[in-house]
Amino acid sequence: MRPIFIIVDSQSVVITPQPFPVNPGQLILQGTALSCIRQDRVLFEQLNVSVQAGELVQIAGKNGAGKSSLLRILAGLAQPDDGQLGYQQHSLSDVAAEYAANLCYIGHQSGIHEQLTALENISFWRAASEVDQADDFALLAKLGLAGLEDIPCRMLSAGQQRRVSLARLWFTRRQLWILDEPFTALDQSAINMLQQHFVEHLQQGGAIVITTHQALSVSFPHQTTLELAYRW
Ligand SMILES: Nc1ncnc2c1ncn2[C@@H]1O[C@H](COP(=O)(O)OP(=O)(O)OP(=O)(O)O)[C@@H](O)[C@H]1O
Repeated sequence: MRPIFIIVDSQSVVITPQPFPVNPGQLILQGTALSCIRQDRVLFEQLNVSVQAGELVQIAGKNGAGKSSLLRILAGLAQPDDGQLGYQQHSLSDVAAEYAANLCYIGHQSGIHEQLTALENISFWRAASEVDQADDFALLAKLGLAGLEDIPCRMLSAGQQRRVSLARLWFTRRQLWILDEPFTALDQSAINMLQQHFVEHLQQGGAIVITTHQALSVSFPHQTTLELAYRW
């Protein structure tokens, strides 16, 4: 089992992920014979999923096929009705804390606090991610939010809020990113920038699982598509 480092302060216990890179092609996450039933409908069964270092896995399928449900299971936020999950060759339940410390999950919801400014949201995530201070103004400018750093996020447009939400991907050290519809509300330039950032993360040994209804405009070196059929 990989070691973890525990930092204790007066308020909290934080498990810091061991920095990667790891070996390209190393198996990170594996789902075997997964089933998911919602409202008496079998969304999927006997489903196998694997994610390797350097790989982008796209979960595709029609509305309601079960993509978000699968992502929540892979993120450890929901239990499969059947099947097993493994993280780096261990049962996920045995290494749940380590897995959570190495995972960045961004769901449908932006996850931002709308009463806080973009700068305050980023500051919060930095504290939770145990990363050093950096130039948050520069990051927000890179994300097209220059001049909007100090207003409450509820006053930003949907696409601008999404950009704030995704800012954490520029400073997280977590290896596995699970992203549900990350391109929603983004304009083409932001989509291109995000996809370029995906490439950099994958080149460093990261791994990404995404759902998107949009075609990916970048050709990723190691890309897999898993199509979920809509089942009645
Ligand atoms: N917690 C839940 N309780 C009951 N039903 C649920 C729950 N979560 C999802 N469902 C149902 O499961 C089905 C699949 O939902 P899911 O969000 O996984 O689909 P999706 O493929 O991500 O769809 P979309 O492309 O529209 O985002 C839907 O019919 C939904 O109503």
